[in-house]
Amino acid sequence: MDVTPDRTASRPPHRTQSPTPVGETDVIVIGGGTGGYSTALRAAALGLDVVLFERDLVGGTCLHRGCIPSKAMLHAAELVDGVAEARDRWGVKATVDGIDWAALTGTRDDIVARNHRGVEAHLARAGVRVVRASARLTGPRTVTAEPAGARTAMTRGPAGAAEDAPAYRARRALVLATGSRPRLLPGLVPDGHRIVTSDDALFAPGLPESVLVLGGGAIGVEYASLHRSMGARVVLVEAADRLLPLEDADVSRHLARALRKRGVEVLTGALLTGAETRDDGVRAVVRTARGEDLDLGVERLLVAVGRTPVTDGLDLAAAGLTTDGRGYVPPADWARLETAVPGVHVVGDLLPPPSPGLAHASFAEGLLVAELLAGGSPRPVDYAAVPRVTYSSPQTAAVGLTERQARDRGADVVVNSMPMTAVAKGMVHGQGGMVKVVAERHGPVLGVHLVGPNVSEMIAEGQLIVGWDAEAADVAQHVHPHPTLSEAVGEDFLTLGGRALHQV
Ligand SMILES: Cc1cc2nc3c(=O)[nH]c(=O)nc-3n(C[C@H](O)[C@H](O)[C@H](O)COP(=O)(O)OP(=O)(O)OC[C@H]3O[C@@H](n4cnc5c(N)ncnc54)[C@H](O)[C@@H]3O)c2cc1C
Ligand SMILES: NC(=O)c1ccc[n+]([C@@H]2O[C@H](COP(=O)([O-])OP(=O)(O)OC[C@H]3O[C@@H](n4cnc5c(N)ncnc54)[C@H](O)[C@@H]3O)[C@@H](O)[C@H]2O)c1
Repeated sequence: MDVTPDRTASRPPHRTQSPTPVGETDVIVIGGGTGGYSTALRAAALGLDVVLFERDLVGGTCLHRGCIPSKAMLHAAELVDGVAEARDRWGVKATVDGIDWAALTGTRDDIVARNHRGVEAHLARAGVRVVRASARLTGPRTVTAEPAGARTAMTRGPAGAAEDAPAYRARRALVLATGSRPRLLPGLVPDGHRIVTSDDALFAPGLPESVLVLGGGAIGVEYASLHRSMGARVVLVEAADRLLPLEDADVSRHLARALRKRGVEVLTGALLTGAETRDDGVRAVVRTARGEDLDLGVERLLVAVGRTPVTDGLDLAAAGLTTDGRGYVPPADWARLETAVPGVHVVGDLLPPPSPGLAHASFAEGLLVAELLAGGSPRPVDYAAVPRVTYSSPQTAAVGLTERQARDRGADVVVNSMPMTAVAKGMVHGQGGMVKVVAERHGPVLGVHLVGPNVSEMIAEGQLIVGWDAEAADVAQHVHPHPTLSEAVGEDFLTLGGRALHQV
């Protein structure tokens, strides 16, 4: 095997063992999604030699099937909605003549491809050795490339040459970052055409004229919103009694109202009791919260009922590891994201809650683990201050505790909410929305909850407020620019700080 030379002089030479050649490295990372590649990049930047196994494409779910393609298309959806607003509110004589699907998906795919090339180039520049194969554990620090069915190659970035199937031993640590895949329900088998998941919903040749979206979490809400903007009839079915059941109840209420106003049929507390695929679509039966059975004919059924961790083919047992009852690999030490097997760390969607299954959390986890492995003392990830955003129309964005969670913890809670339209810029946008702040009386702000246009960009302020344990009166000292939507946040804090301006 032609092994790429090591970068550090102190590194022992590669050894060859019969029958499998074994290379030595400081850190092995399995999985090149946002969790894995961020670990690899930071560890390499800190001088560690890193081997990264990826069996598909670096960038993982977020770049190729998740955050980026979906947000690209949601941006296009916003433009479509903007045409309607221009016509209906502003007298602009505009209409949507149609969607050039090839152009739309071409722009999306170009954004994904450019990002992908960027990640490849970063890894190459950092000197991370990428093994393009499925990894299987052979011990707590040893990994082999699975030859069967895998396109096995080892490169230093996009221009690297193919190599033999390698095996590696990590001197310092093994990092598991194998991510997640869509959770499936018994009897609802995706065929990529009539019954789909987020893996294929946006990659079919066009969007359907009607869709039943099963699951009102982030994916369900975003995809329902997207399909509706593009003109589809959308039925959104959520088993819990509200959309985004993990968010503040006021966020769910505002969101459901706004989606209904846009023509989405929102059914909460509802269950899919039957689904039959036909030539022209899917015949679905939904039992509503009132116990009625709705017989629905739709072109497509999109299953968005959560995600499940990926560990297949890894052979965790070989490293002395097991999954929890839900398939996650839990850390024994959350501050170090280290399992009960010393030197084996986990990042990203493979972690159970409170890790939230979000790309930006996986970046933070990757940085943390890399810095620990390089001998640093990074602060643990503050999961309570990780923002959560839904890029639907309207958007939702939140950080910290919901009102219910704050009260359940026995805090002496004060709450103030105000509509986004209480400020002039909110009226300009004309999309409604709200700001809600949950704080401890005479104590820190516990949660900030936003619904409305652009709130994905506005939550950064809330994350500093919650992350830094700021008090409402302190925040109220800070002047917000006028006229902006962020003024609604400023005004909410003015009220909570006892200095209400327009909210009297
Ligand atoms: C539709 C959708 C939209 C989303 N939107 C957002 C969003 O807007 N914002 C946000 O923060 N999050 C979003 N997410 C969540 C985000 O995508 C995930 O939290 C993130 O991708 C998790 O990263 P990861 O590195 O843990 O796993 P993944 O990205 O899943 O990467 C794991 C990688 O490991 C590889 N792998 C697995 N097993 C092996 C093996 N044995 N050997 C070698 N390689 C292996 C896989 O091929 C994969 O590339 C979205 C998810 C979806 C599905
Ligand atoms: N904007 C973002 O940050 C973003 C966008 C998309 C996905 N993600 C992440 O991806 C992951 C997966 O998202 P998701 O929306 O699939 O999962 P989720 O767990 O957030 O939501 C799934 C929803 O489906 C509902 N559900 C479960 N079983 C059901 C059934 N049989 N019938 C009807 N409803 C049912 C649940 O009550 C829940 O509300 C999450 O971690 C999410 O945070 C994030």
